[in-house]
Amino acid sequence: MMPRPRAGIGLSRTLTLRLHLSQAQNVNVPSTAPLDAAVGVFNPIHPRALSHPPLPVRSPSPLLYNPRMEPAFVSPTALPRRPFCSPSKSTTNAACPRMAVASPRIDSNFWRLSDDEKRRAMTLPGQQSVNFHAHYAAFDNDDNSHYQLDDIVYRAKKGGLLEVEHDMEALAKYDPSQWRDLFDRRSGRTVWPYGSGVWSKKEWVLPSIPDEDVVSMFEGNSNLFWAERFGRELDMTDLWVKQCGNSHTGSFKDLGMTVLVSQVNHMIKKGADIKAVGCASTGDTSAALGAYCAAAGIPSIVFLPADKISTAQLVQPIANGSLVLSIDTDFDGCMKLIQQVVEEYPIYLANSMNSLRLEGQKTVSIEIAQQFDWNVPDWIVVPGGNLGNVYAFYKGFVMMRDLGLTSKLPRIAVAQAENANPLYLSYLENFESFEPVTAKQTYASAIQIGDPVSIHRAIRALRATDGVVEQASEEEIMDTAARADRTGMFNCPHTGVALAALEKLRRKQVISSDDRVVVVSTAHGLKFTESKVLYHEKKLPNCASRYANDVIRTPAKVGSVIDSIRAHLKF
Ligand SMILES: Cc1ncc(COP(=O)(O)O)c(C=O)c1O
Ligand SMILES: N[C@@H](CCOP(=O)(O)O)C(=O)O
Repeated sequence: MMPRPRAGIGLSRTLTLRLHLSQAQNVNVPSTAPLDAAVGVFNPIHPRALSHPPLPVRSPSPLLYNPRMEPAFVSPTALPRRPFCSPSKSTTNAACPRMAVASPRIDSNFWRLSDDEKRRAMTLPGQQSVNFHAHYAAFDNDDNSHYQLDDIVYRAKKGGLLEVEHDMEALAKYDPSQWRDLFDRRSGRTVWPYGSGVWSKKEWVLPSIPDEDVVSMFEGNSNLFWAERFGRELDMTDLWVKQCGNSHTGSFKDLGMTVLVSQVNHMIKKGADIKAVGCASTGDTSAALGAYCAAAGIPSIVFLPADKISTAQLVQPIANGSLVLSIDTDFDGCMKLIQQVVEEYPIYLANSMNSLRLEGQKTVSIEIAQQFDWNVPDWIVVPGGNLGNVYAFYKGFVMMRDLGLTSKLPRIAVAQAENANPLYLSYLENFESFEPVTAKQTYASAIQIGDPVSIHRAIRALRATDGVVEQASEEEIMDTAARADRTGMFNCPHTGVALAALEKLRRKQVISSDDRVVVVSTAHGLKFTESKVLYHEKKLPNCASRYANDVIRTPAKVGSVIDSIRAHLKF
């Protein structure tokens, strides 16, 4: 059943390039910047943003809000040890009084404060007496098992996945405005660890970890690129690209890995028997794992499908001292192997099957809302592979809404490569069935995944947000990435998948011209220069390279140089 329409760079130089360009740029706000300036950098105000008044506050539409589909952490039965306190009702609920004291005011005089005062400004009033707490609970509604975050456990009693469940009653003791102020106050600061985009939301992520156990590289706070020109090409007025690849290891994986490695660091300090942290990877999880473990001094092991990841990705864990295993299988094969290994040996699993990862990744949603002055976009378009990220995003939006910081959920569109499209195939069947596929080779190599671990998480997120799934062919992926590059981006092929899906959804009128849309760019283009170079050299098989821009080799004579310029500019 069909878904309802809802709505010549010389290649010889490539290797040298690859080795130079393996790490992407950080975009931190300068530590000395006053608060207002920090928020200004983080949340650029430009004419387009100003022309958008805040969205009207309305209660969640019954279409969007299906309690059966909510994650366990908002289910009244899922918190057996505490009376559940619905955040939306908490102002009238005597069981969870809001903390009445105003948040400490800080302004552009932040730099004048003593270190103690700065630390105090990073907390909520009376916070010491509130026990923010989280534990693991089963993802499936028919499984009541739950575990401590210090337990080494990846699956619930009945075999389904786990998720981190927060004590919403404790979080709801604070007003939405207090949370918003706190998050705004912290982002971009150097008071450890709160300046990180992830750790600025610490109470919502991993509340109990001591600050000194956190392993952070100032991840998050990534740029929200106003795609004005590309948007115009798609007849869109409000298109944005969240640049999650502008991060320490060049992908969104840093956001989850800081949480996971911090928790491992904490557990090891408390005496846990963990000899190393391991993952299966298509190249980005492994890069993040290698870097965060190296920063913490913890051994790491990465299982990589042989010859299926980019050189830049490969050299990252090598440089960071991981044990790098290149295995003659695909990602799905590596994923099976790592699950067997962590069952038997004291190696801690770092893939997104481990729900700790999603706690960091969900902060992207919070950051997006924050960058729009706490408004939620109409659509989020995200490339999907192992499918943890789409659920993480959903979880972040649900948490903000349930704690009253925002008033709606966005619709979510997952974009897949046609060559690795198991979720798309299931979507065509209204998610009534799911069959893993053998993923074929794709330029979007990091999502060459046929048996996604988080399939049920993704389906829940899509159902609850009236979401859609779209796919893109190899030529569409490369052409769209290159076309968008011409408007100032530098896209990885996975972002190309998302942009190509966006274009198709626009053509089908599923996404409207004036919808506010955020496309999630998941990795930095500099990690994927091989396919980009070949595209511009017009050497990709079955690809016309419509937006190729090859190098023009020119003799060192002014006449030749001028001829080249005239030919190019046509004068
Ligand atoms: C660059 C990039 N984009 C997108 C994805 C898809 O994310 P997820 O596996 O969470 O669906 C991955 C990894 O799978 C990735 O590395
Ligand atoms: N693209 C991923 C695939 C594994 O995803 P994970 O989020 O489950 O770790 C990678 O880079 O390895």
